Amino acid sequence: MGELVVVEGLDGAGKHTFTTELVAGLRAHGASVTTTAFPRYDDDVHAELARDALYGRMGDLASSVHAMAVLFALDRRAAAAGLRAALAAHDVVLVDRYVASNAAYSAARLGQDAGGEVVGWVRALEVDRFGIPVPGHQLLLAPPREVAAERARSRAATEPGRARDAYESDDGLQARTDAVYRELAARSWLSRWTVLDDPAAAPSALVPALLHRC
Ligand SMILES: Nc1ncnc2c1ncn2[C@@H]1O[C@H](COP(=O)(O)OP(=O)(O)OP(=O)(O)O)[C@@H](O)[C@H]1O
Ligand SMILES: Cc1cn([C@H]2C[C@H](O)[C@@H](COP(=O)(O)O)O2)c(=O)[nH]c1=O
Repeated sequence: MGELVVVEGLDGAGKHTFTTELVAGLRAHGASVTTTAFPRYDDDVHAELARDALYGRMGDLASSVHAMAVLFALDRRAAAAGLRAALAAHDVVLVDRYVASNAAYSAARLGQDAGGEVVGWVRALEVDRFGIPVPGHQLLLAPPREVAAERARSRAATEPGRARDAYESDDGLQARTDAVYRELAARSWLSRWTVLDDPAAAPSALVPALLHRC
């Protein structure tokens, strides 16, 4: 049985870049690795609707914190059987964003902390009710907020079709989400966590620790 390893962090934290390098590092050490990213915009209708909402194309849907969280959760529910099959076939299943994204962003939107009601609600919905696989290890990619924000801004300016969405352009939300993520990590929410707050941290440095567990 493989280990479900999750990469979490703010918009622009560098999760996609980090995940790609970590996959290469794990494979170079002989591990069998598969990877996926949530939201699965191209594969799941709930994720597609969430994206439309984040870009203001779904009326007042995005104004409901719980409605947005349910869409993201339904995307993971639909992916759960595939994740279980991947865990049976690989040493590591590496996922870019997972259930902690729902917990952190929902709590931040509601002005709650990691001990607040909505974090418990997300866990009850996704883990207890939908039965999604529980992460074995969560990595919080946490460069200084200004670094993540600048990356998201410059990506929006240079990559066609990558304009910042409602969450990415809300600096206050990003700041509160950063705080909730750090608290989730400190509380070992759902799994052990490793916080990576050096923006120059090399993903390959994590390989021995991750493979030790396989
Ligand atoms: N370590 C790094 N140093 C410099 N630039 C980086 C680094 N990591 C990522 N970037 C750049 O920052 C931008 C955002 O990176 P990336 O897409 O990996 O972030 P992300 O966390 O997956 O973002 P999002 O969740 O918003 O999709 C990209 O343009 C990427 O090339
Ligand atoms: C998976 C997931 C995501 N979110 C939030 C986080 C981001 O601001 C947006 C879109 O994600 P992307 O990585 O920028 O494409 O949605 C969330 O609130 N809950 C989730 O489960």
